[in-house]
Amino acid sequence: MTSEAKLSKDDMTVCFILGGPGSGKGTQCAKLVQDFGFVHMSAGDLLREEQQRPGSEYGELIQNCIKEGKIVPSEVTITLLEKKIIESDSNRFLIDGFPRQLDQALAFEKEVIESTLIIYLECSEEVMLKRLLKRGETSGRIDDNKETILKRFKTFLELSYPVVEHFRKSGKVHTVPCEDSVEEVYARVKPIFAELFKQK
Ligand SMILES: Nc1ncnc2c1ncn2[C@@H]1O[C@H](COP(=O)(O)OP(=O)(O)O)[C@@H](O)[C@H]1O
Ligand SMILES: O=c1ccn([C@@H]2O[C@H](COP(=O)(O)OP(=O)(O)O)[C@@H](O)[C@H]2O)c(=O)[nH]1
Ligand SMILES: [Mg+2]
Repeated sequence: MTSEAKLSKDDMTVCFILGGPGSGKGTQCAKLVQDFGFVHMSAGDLLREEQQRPGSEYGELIQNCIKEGKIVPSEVTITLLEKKIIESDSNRFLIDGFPRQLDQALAFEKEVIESTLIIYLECSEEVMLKRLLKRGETSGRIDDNKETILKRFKTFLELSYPVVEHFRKSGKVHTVPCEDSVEEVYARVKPIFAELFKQK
């Protein structure tokens, strides 16, 4: 079978870091960057950047989706991620908070590149809510308020969690409980990467 993906898993490694809002995706990615030299791409950060870019045709659409805890149409996010990957000199990428919906997962793997490893950070809504409300005290994010957080939880359960379920069959998913301290969670995440990738 020939693959239509533009990039090959043989030349490049893409890991998806998944988990509900506030599960600690960004925090764990920052630690992996230090130890393993991955390039970290937060889909949410890329969308916020695009939303603020003067002249962006998607600014309003992105802002509305983020405010309502909805998922931005796949083409927008996939285009931003693909551009970053192609522009980068690196061949190791952590994609944080994407794919958030099954069609995005299928499209990205078919058209851009297949993922090598998937981390799912498992966390209760109670803990995520606490973390996000605390983050909201300083983040300035329009979605770190209780009303939007509850909408994000609903979106995660209905649309994003099925992505994790889908990939489970492939054997690529490592589920990591993440309600303990940052260091304790990283002590679970690091060995998964150490087995597959050389440290810096
Ligand atoms: N293991 C942890 N214990 C306590 N707080 C955490 C932990 N991991 C992350 N945080 C904090 O919780 C908030 C959400 O973490 P973040 O990495 O931004 O999550 P995500 O990217 O999944 O939304 C941040 O304020 C972060 O500092
Ligand atoms: O692939 C993505 C990633 C993010 N988002 C939007 O951006 C918001 C914030 O995402 P981010 O990953 O930054 O939030 P986190 O999970 O880290 O709290 C989400 O609620 C969505 O509205 C999206 O539409 N598609
Ligand atoms: Mg994040």
